[in-house]
Amino acid sequence: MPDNTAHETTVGGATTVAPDTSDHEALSIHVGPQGETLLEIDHVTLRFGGVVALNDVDFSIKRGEILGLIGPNGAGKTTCFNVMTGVYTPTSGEVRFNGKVISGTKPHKINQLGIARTFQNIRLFPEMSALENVLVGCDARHKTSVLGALFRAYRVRPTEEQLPTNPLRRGFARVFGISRHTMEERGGRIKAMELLKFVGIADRAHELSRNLPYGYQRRLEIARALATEPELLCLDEPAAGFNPAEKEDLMDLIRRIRDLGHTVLVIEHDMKLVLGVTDRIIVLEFGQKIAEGTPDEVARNPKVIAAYLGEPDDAA
Ligand SMILES: Nc1ncnc2c1ncn2[C@@H]1O[C@H](COP(=O)(O)OP(=O)(O)OP(=O)(O)O)[C@@H](O)[C@H]1O
Repeated sequence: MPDNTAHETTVGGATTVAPDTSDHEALSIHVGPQGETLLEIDHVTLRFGGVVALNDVDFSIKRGEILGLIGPNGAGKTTCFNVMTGVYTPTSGEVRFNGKVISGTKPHKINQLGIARTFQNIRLFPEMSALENVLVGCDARHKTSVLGALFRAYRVRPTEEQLPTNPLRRGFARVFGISRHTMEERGGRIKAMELLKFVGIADRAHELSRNLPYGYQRRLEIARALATEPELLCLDEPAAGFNPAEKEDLMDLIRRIRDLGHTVLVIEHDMKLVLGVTDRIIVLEFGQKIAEGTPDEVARNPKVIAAYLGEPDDAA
């Protein structure tokens, strides 16, 4: 289970005890009205030469929901993620996010607009600590430019709590303020630590990510994606390789992510997890949408049953 106990950690060079904020209020994001359309996949087709990976796929995601995207191997689920996150441009059709066309936009721009993802195969920075991996995500939200960071040009007035403890520095900061870059860095470290606590891996914040157990690495990927404060978080097979207890924890984590204000899209093969955690499910087969509905509706849909189990002999 996530570890919400207080941890001794190093923040900004000084050893402090991170507060036990189990409600994680500070991580909540502020978004528009729940239930409004957030993302639209509008009649998207994507061809790779002769292969039609997506064939006129059409669905939308509403703000605040947990949507499942399922289908047999090769159905087009990951390709769908890749179209939404700017890796591929659709052959026809378009993707809209918050009403704005994003198909054809570069992945980092789409991330800035508010979509983040994790990958089927974990992609962390192996030689960085867990905390540093999350800091990379936090940096994506910083406003200071490289020149601004180098020359510490833009200064902000700190609150009493933000003032340094050293009396000399304290006096200086009172008069001249603190550079925005420094403030962003400090804020980033606090937020990164909070995110590690939120996903339950803060006890190994300072270990190299390559040395972390598999389950920790998976959750670290989620923390790093959350650090970019995405309105939409896309999880590609987050439960791959998990045991039943870890899957239960993951379901709990996905619900808590939604409770922070994020909308969640999850690709997952584990039907128990998908049926247990999602509000709605889209089913793809051979690049086409074959069903859409609540978990109950989808589980009873004959087309879905056939896609997963194969047509019974007497149905022909
Ligand atoms: N870059 C590519 N070039 C050519 N074909 C591709 C490419 N990417 C995906 N495909 C093909 O598109 C189809 C859909 O693949 P995709 O990976 O999206 O399926 P999936 O539903 O995510 O499958 P899985 O559950 O096995 O991950 C497959 O036939 C795949 O071989």
